[in-house]
Amino acid sequence: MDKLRIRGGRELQGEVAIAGAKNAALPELCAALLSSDAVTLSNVPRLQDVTTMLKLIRNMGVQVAQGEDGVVVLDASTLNQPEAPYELVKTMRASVLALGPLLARFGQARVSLPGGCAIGSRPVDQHIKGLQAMGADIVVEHGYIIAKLPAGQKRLKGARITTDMVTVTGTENLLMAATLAQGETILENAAQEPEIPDLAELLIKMGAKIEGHGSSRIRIQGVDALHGARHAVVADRIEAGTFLCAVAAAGGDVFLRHARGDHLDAVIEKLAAAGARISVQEGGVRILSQGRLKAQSFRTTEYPGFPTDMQAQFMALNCVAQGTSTVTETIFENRYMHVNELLRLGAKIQIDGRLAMIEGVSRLSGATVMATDLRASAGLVIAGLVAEGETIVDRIYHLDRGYDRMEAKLAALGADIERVK
Ligand SMILES: CC(=O)N[C@H]1[C@@H](OP(=O)(O)OP(=O)(O)OC[C@H]2O[C@@H](n3ccc(=O)[nH]c3=O)[C@H](O)[C@@H]2O)O[C@H](CO)[C@@H](O)[C@@H]1O
Ligand SMILES: C=C(OP(=O)(O)O)C(=O)O
Repeated sequence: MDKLRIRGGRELQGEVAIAGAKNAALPELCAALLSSDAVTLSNVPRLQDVTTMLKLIRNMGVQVAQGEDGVVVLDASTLNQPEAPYELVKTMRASVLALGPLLARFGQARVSLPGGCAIGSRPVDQHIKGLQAMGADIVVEHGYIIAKLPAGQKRLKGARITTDMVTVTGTENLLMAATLAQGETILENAAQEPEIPDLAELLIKMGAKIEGHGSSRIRIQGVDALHGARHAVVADRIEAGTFLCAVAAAGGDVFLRHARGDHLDAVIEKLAAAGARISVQEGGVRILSQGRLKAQSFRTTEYPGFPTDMQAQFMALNCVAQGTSTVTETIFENRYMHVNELLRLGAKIQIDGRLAMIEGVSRLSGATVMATDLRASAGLVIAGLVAEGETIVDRIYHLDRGYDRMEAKLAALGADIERVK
């Protein structure tokens, strides 16, 4: 099993290219299921989750051509098996994004329930409730969501849907389903994460009629069919935020090419308050960080608030910053799995339910730590970059799920980091 070996204490200097967003690429690959014409995506990141999603889509009978350059062409005219089996879904929750498109185009779908994961129970009841409001008959049997249209009904029906909470993949599933429904769908309490307008832009290029994407109310007029399109996946704001936190903690001067500063306001505001100098420029974001920064308290909330996917990385920074801080995780009930590992490196953190209290220390000391989920792994890598001596981050298959060669990018910036078997 691969591990990362990091020898801490080096500043980061230079330029890093930010890849396409995992959380935009995954729904956009599923959007290709809505059409019998070819959909071409560029800037698709090289990640394990993308590989898993392509395996899932190929398994449905879709023809997929993947280039070395991040271009993926999907031809779903040959799709003959509208289902997502457990073996493929269990390693990636985003597989549930196949449900809406399959049901909308074929009138039936069989998708395994994703199950819980390290960060929380993560039910998909809102996806199911929304599709039921659009007229689908859905039962959950033997671990599968089995959805179909009532006899004689050819299409989903537009509906007004208000989800009980803001859900990112829930909004995406319902948005994709609504593009082919009969009549108008209004999604109230919709998620506003930048990946949603990016998905909507692809769907519009495919012929969908959508308004209000990027706001909490999305209005969709269903059309009879969608056609092929080309689309470039938006830059990954979480990968960019991770590199910003790494530079803030380790010190240095780095330009993040392609990073979208306008998608990172909440994180940039906190980093600036901590003492990092950040400038949002044409084509990217530059960060300059010198000396020990000041710890910052924050609370994770839906976009445009502070992203839960940046919580572990910013917590790692707070561990070595000056002063005490509090972190409140409001999105997932169990997203502090990195805390025990950070303690092994000498961090001072106390957890009380959803609240973490962090007392900044002047030094961490390297040790072997275990990654438990994707962003927890990224937080541990950042801690390793500043810890004295050697840190081994074990189980980095979690990291590979969502980062495009993170260790190679950090090494190119001057970090002493390598992948070992
Ligand atoms: C592939 C992808 O884009 N993943 C992102 C997506 O996950 P994901 O879309 O799974 O997260 P949601 O926005 O749906 O979850 C938000 C909260 O709502 C709850 N909930 C959600 C749906 C539902 O039917 N019932 C329910 O109770 C969840 O358990 C969680 O507590 O948004 C999260 C929140 O920004 C990010 O951390 C993930 O990186
Ligand atoms: C939690 C995440 O991803 P997923 O929803 O795919 O598990 C993440 O990207 O941090």
